[in-house]
Amino acid sequence: MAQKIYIDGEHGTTGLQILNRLADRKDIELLSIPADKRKDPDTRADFLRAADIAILCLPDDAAREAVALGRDAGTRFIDASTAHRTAEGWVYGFAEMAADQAGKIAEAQFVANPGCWPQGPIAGLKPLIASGLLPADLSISISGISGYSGGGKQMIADYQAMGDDAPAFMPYALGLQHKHVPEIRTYCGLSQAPIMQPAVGNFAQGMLTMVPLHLAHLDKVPSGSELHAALAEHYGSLTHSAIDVAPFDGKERSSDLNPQRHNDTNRMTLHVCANDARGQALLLAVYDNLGKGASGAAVQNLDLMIGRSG
Ligand SMILES: NC(=O)C1=CN([C@@H]2O[C@H](COP(=O)(O)OP(=O)(O)OC[C@H]3O[C@@H](n4cnc5c(N)ncnc54)[C@H](OP(=O)(O)O)[C@@H]3O)[C@@H](O)[C@H]2O)C=CC1
Ligand SMILES: CC(=O)N[C@@H](CCC(=O)OP(=O)(O)O)C(=O)O
Repeated sequence: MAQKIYIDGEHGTTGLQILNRLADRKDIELLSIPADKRKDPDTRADFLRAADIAILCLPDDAAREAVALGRDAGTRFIDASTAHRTAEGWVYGFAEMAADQAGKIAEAQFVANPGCWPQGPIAGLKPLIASGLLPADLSISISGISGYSGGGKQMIADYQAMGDDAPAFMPYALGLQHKHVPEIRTYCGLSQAPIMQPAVGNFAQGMLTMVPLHLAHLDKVPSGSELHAALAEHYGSLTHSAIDVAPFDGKERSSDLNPQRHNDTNRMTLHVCANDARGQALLLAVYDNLGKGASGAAVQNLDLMIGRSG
């Protein structure tokens, strides 16, 4: 029987993207709340309890409320918000981050969809720390650029109103308290909080994350090709992966690193750059903040939870 799927927040940026990705699917039944009732708790409770799986595309407080409304009915959840990413009892919905993660997602009642920013840094760092090439106590700084759709409906409206007057590159989270720090630290297994210094660009969609690495002080300094080989082995060993690792040839072109390169897909490409003589390396990730960064990952998790492969 077709699984009943309810998207709470289907009119928002992430919800609409998920709806579009699921629109032609015959193997699921989409439950859709009337627009004028979308914030009515009683109506939402009915939909949340009728669904086999509810996908939450809401602000954090509304996501917590949705779980409280539906959990005792046995509804399974995929939460795209930040509310449950490091919460007890929730499985982190980043299928490629470890060999056994897809299996955990498939079995879970509660899946926290990862944040858009964390996925690139975690994709680069976690396998390298797990393999012992990088130590867990390494000092990590993360930067990059996101399209303005990362800020949801309000930021989209703000940028569209500014048009060509919008800044091409705008650093933010300058208090160094970005909301994604806890999940990056937790899932990479870092012993100290990374610095997360994001920026938003004057384009709607797409993302590039950068993690520069100082390695010269390590007892055993990994070369760029060793870092690359470990990532290629990890992602090459997975049965299903939306992540590929670019060749380690120092020939990255601007088209490869265009943040918009993977827009409207669920793909991510990792790049390793290095200066071995200085013991320095750089991990780059290119993906769509609304694709692999949000709705693509949510659909990937949904497919794992309903047993639909690849
Ligand atoms: N945009 C992105 O790149 C990413 C976003 N996310 C996360 O996904 C979630 C949604 O973000 P995004 O789609 O960008 O945000 P939007 O602001 O675009 O959409 C949020 C939606 O939630 C609805 N909503 C708000 N409060 C309630 C409520 N109490 N009950 C029911 N519906 C409600 C809003 O309705 P209304 O329109 O009427 O206000 C709106 O449609 C956030 O938690 C965000 O952190 C995750 C990864 C990336
Ligand atoms: C450009 C921009 O503002 N991006 C948002 C991240 C997008 C988002 O909503 O975060 P999640 O992926 O965790 O849900 C921010 O940095 O707060």
